[in-house]
Amino acid sequence: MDLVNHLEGRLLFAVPKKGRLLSASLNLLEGADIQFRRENRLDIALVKNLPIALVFLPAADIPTFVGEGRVDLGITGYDQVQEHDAGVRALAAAAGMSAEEQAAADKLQGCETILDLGFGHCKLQTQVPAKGAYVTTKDLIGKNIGTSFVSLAEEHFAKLEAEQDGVTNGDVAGRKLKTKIIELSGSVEAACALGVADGIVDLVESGETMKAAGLKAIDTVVESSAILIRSRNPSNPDVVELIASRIRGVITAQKYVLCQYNIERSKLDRAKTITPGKRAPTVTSLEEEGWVAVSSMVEKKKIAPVMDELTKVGATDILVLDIHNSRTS
Ligand SMILES: Nc1ncnc2c1ncn2[C@@H]1O[C@H](COP(=O)(O)OP(=O)(O)OP(=O)(O)O)[C@@H](O)[C@H]1O
Ligand SMILES: O=P(O)(O)OC[C@H]1O[C@H](OP(=O)(O)OP(=O)(O)O)[C@H](O)[C@@H]1O
Repeated sequence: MDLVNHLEGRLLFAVPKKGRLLSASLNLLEGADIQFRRENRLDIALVKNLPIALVFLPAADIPTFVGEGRVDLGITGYDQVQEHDAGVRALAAAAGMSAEEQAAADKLQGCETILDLGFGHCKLQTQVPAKGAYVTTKDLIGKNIGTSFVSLAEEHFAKLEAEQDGVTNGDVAGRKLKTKIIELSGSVEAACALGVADGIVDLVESGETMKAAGLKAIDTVVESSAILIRSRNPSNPDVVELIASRIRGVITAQKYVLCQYNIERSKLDRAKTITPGKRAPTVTSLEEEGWVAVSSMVEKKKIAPVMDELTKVGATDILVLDIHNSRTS
């Protein structure tokens, strides 16, 4: 089937085609009951049960497609959106636009963040050889910096150079850089050891890659996680809202558990402070006089100390249940 000619009337939703965000993104789609079959090597898949087509793209390109309104919705990293926006600012500055004109142009295009997806956490950091002489990022001014995030690195060093030169007007986008930013498309961590760069600007999560390459972080440019973004004028805002609400429900379900317990009514007030719930706990009377059953959503990562506290105040029969899906406000 020629999929490109079957897109009419469908909302386009961009999903990372590979890399660190792929598997968690696919899990989210499954949780949101977005059903599709991706043909081998095809980057477009029609959704069977909704008027949507999925478009599989590199995470780095998704802010461009969504920002230009070619695609309505997308999953990508916050770092990629920042890099795209920094690139747009640099182009605008090169074309002679002032910061105010740029801000006005940004309101007409660009993408909006709908929600943080809670995975893909990492930091874009300036890194230097652990045993070298560089201590702060300013020590790298005028040196060679290897990175895949060229626009963010240029902006970061432009700000540092402006600070060093005592420039205070804040409009740094058009400044000529003393620092040389070298674009690398992967394995950026090898650049220092191979003599290509004096420092790098690259992503760090566990720090294993950085450590293995004999590097240390001296500065953070951006903190990132995966986000759901939308274009400013989506083709079908109702479907965008439907998808956002389903994905929000899946994320909430992943983040919370349902905690149920029995407690004497006289001890309820203390227990409620331990499990206040998202809005309020549900309290039901038990058949046994003076006792109530309580049900409350608790953040998964806090459940063990919450159970300890509940036991201390006299709760019994404490049960913790997984939430399969949710719609909460
Ligand atoms: N180590 C990491 N831990 C968590 N999230 C990461 C990590 N590395 C990258 N990311 C996130 O995933 C996004 C995509 O990075 P990834 O390296 O998977 O890209 P890719 O599309 O495979 O591109 P490339 O071919 O350049 O590696 C990043 O922009 C960032 O938001
Ligand atoms: O701090 P860590 O947990 O070690 O993760 C950081 C590494 O992860 C990313 O690369 P990835 O492995 O996705 O491959 P890439 O070099 O092709 O981008 C990033 O570019 C770092 O190299």
